[in-house]
Amino acid sequence: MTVLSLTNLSKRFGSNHVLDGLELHIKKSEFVSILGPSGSGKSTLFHMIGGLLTPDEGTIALNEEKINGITGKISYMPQSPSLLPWRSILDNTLLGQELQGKTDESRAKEMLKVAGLGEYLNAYPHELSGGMKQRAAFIRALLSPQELMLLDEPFSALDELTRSDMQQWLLQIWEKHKPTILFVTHNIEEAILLSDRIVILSHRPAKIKEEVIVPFSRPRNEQLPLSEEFIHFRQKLHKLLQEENKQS
Ligand SMILES: Nc1ncnc2c1ncn2[C@@H]1O[C@H](COP(=O)(O)OP(=O)(O)OP(=O)(O)O)[C@@H](O)[C@H]1O
Repeated sequence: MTVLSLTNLSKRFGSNHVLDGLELHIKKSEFVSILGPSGSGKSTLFHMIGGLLTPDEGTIALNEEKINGITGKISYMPQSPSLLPWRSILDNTLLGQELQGKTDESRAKEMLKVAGLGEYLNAYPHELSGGMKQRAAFIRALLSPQELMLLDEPFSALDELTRSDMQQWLLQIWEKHKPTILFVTHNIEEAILLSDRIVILSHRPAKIKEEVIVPFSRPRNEQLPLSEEFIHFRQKLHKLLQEENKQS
């Protein structure tokens, strides 16, 4: 079943033609990553799916309902965890549900415990490390009732080891709950490790240059990037991206 359909999407900012006839369809429980040169329009695309920007042309449909310019339909997790400093960790994770009028505190507590945050339910964001804050923000997104999650470089501000821990954590969470995820990253290895499918954007005005199915079975673990097949696949994607970077 297709959850998100982007059909013939185009966007300009004045004379800056950012997206040109972009076409992408995402199925339920699919994990799709977007890789693209800097400035190719990845955040613009997310802002359009989230309804903060409207496309000049084309349609954004969620479960076949057109949502161009409509906010509140998807759950969005930005680069920084954006937790509210005056709310406890538990109350932060309930925020997405509160906005929709119905909270499930026991489920939130359970998920926070599984995420290693059981002792921090009543703590405030400043008491947590970067990785812990990201986990709390991710749980908030996961608990929100929206079916589609957009994750915009959620691990880019984390150090290498925390990032690796978070990737493993996200893999486990995804295996368990199978949310539909659209993920933006600059990190090829991360995209391969996490995704079912990777979409490579061209330089501006961006369209989809290539879509590749990730050929590695699940569950995946931190050993996978060390395999020869993984390294070959990474090199192939690296080459595709390099071609676009040269032109941008
Ligand atoms: N609100 C806006 N008004 C005018 N121009 C914008 C706006 N938002 C983005 N742009 C322009 O659109 C282009 C794409 O920007 P965007 O941030 O979407 O790219 P990106 O692929 O997310 O970049 P990066 O990989 O560096 O995060 C850039 O040229 C940017 O300057």
